This record gives sequence, C-alpha cells and structure tokens, in this order.
Amino acid sequence: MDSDDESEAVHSVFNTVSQEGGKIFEQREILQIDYVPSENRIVGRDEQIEKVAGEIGPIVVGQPPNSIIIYGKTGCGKSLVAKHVSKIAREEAENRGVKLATGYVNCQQAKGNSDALSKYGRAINPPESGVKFPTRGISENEYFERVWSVLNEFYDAAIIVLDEVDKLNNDDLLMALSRAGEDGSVDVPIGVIAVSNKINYRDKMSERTKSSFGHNEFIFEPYDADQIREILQNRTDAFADGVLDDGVIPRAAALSAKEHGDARKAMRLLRYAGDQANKENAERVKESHLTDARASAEVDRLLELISGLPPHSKHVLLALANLTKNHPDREWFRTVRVREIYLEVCDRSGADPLSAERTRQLLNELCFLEVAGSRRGTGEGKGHYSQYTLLWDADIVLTLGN
Ligand SMILES: Nc1ncnc2c1ncn2[C@@H]1O[C@H](COP(=O)(O)OP(=O)(O)OP(=O)(O)O)[C@@H](O)[C@H]1O
Repeated sequence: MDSDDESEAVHSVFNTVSQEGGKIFEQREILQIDYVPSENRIVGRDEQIEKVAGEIGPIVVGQPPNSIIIYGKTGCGKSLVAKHVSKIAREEAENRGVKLATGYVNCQQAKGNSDALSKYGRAINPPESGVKFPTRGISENEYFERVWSVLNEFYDAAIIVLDEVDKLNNDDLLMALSRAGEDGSVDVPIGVIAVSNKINYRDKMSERTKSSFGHNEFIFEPYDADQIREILQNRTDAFADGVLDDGVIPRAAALSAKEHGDARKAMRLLRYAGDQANKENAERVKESHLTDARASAEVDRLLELISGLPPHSKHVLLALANLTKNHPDREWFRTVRVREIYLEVCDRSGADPLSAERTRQLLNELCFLEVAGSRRGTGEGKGHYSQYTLLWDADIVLTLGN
C-alpha cells in the first residue's frame, strides 16, 4: 500500500477514516485502552508500587516472598501496577544474578486452571527447553509437573501474575501456587500477585488460601479528578499539536472522577471526543465534543457489562428498562412488577420464562453488575419486599436490547 496515498474513499461512509487518524490525532493508539504506559507515565500509584514491591521483594534475591492480592474497581491501575512490579523485579533480580521467571495470565481469557497453567508455562518456557505446553490433552497435574520442571531447571525464583483471578472456577490454582514452595513441589520460591475487581471474592476463597494470602491484601481506590487529569495530560501526544482546547482535559477528568474514577474509561472518553471532532471535520477538540463522546462511552460501558449475560438476564433487564421508560414518575419497582413485564418480553421473543425465584436471582445479579440497584421496602402488614431500579438510561438499554 502506498503510505502517501491521499486518495478519496470509494464509499463516502468511510470518508472520515484515514491511516493518520484525521487532522486531530497524531498517535491515536496512545489512547487505546490496552496501551501500557511507560513507567514514568504511571500516575499516582507510587505508594502502591512500593507496597507491592515490598511484599514480593525477597524474590529478587531468590528468597520466598509474600503472595499478595490486589482488589479494586475497574481501571484503577491494578494490572498496571502488578505488571510493572513484576517487570522491575525481573530487572532487579537479573542485576543481582538471580534468574527470575515472570509471567502474566489473564484468567478471564483462560479456560480454567489447566489453561491458565499452560499459558504461564508458555510464557516462561525458554527456547532451549524440551518441555511442551500443549493447549489441551494433558491433565492439570501434568501441567503442574511441567511448570515445576521448567522452573527447577532454568530459574532461581518465579512471579506469576493472575489477573481477574475470580474468573477461575475455584481457588485451587491460587492455593497450589502459593503453597508450592512450602510443600516441596518445586525447588524455587514463587510469588503470586493475584488481581480481582470483585472485593467479595475473598468470601469465596477457602480458609487455607485466605491464610496463604494472610494480610497481604491491597485495595486500590478509584482515581480522583487530579489523578485522572494527570493521566490524560500525559497522553496528549496522542493529539496533533495545539488541537486540544484547554478546557477539554479538566472537564473529561472531572466527569470521569465523578462517575467512576476509571482511567481506562477516561481515556476512552477523550479518544471519542477526538473521534467526534474528526467526524465533524473540526479543527479543534472542544468541550462540546465530550457530550457526544459521553453518549458513545456510556453505550460501550453498558455493552461491556451486559455482553456476557445469558438471554434471560437480558430479558429481565429489558423488563426493568421498559417499566422505567413507561413510568417516568417512578424509579423503584417490586419484583412482581418486573416479573410481569419479563413474562411479556419472553412471550414476544418466544422464550420459555424462568421461575419467579430465578427472576429474582437474575435481578440480584444485575445489581451485582451495577446495572440495577435494589432496596428493601416494608409493606402494610405484608412483611418485607425487594424493589429494583435501573441505574442506566432506559433508552440506551432498550436500544441495545432490541
Ligand atoms: N496510574 C496510571 N497512570 C497511567 N495510566 C494508567 C494508570 N492507571 C491506569 N492507567 C491506564 O488505564 C489502563 C487500565 O488500567 P489497569 O489495566 O491497570 O486497570 P485495572 O485496575 O487492572 O482494571 P480491570 O479490573 O478492568 O482490569 C492501563 O492500561 C493504562 O493505560
């Protein structure tokens, strides 16, 4: 392809798409959500980096470290800090003549414990090793054996980052890894850095795993407006020189801090504002572009939340959205009311409705995902009942669901 090709799009709907990202962006990828900033661009997490490094620290001299678990809402820098600490630990260990294996596994992308182990095995397996980590076909035990053999033969110590650890079916892997050194399965010390955005994951852990992680739990708070402003300010080289109006970043930061404190979403908002300016063929990104960007960001956020839901959860959500839309004077609805509309939604979509009890459970799951909210009400002599409210714009939900 000719990179100087300035030819017009064949289809006018693609007119605003260009290799360079239009007039507005210089390096749009800097605002992509998977872009990992270099260490001098990690904002406001010095204290957390120090604490995590403090617990995992002994590993750099080949001594057993403390395994840790980091909790916090989405986009508050958990994975970034975990990856960063494991990277600098590897550099420090190398500096001290210790061979440290480091590997990162996102458990959401792993199909269970065996797959997570296999991914870790492949991440640390040196080219000269004869050990194979097939994607399937061997037992979980065999994966363990192979990981141990690679560690024993090629390394002095190991760190494993298990991101979204709550997505594994159980905590067996967490426990096996954090206890491996003690129970003699492997000759090198292992440090586990587990990451989860479900604070109540702790309740699902067995007592033994809890005691392995002891008091080494860190909770990362969402970012405040100043921190988000600095994070965004550090990414302005995504834009062409001088195209960003002065008020855009402070406003994007203020909105993001108020709504979620999530760095990833804040970057997405800024990127969408740039896209919006491009679409309008504007010379500059203005605060007004944030308004449209917010609508797109909201849709994306909700899509992310509900994308993995089974059909009946979506039917229940649609029922709540319909109620909300049709009763602008009311916010809260009792389970029975939601169920009535749910039955209509099922009827329309030709689905067999689930039981009343199951409907209630699905409503509670929507609350857990922060798509809906719940409260207890007291009836006149009728005891307690639950009420639900939609935490999202009903129109957005209905557009996505229909
Ligand atoms: N302190 C920070 N400084 C600079 N950029 C940051 C910071 N925190 C987060 N980011 C940006 O936001 C992105 C998302 O952060 P990260 O993956 O660490 O979130 P998380 O807390 O692990 O969230 P999730 O639970 O959704 O995975 C990072 O890749 C990075 O681009």
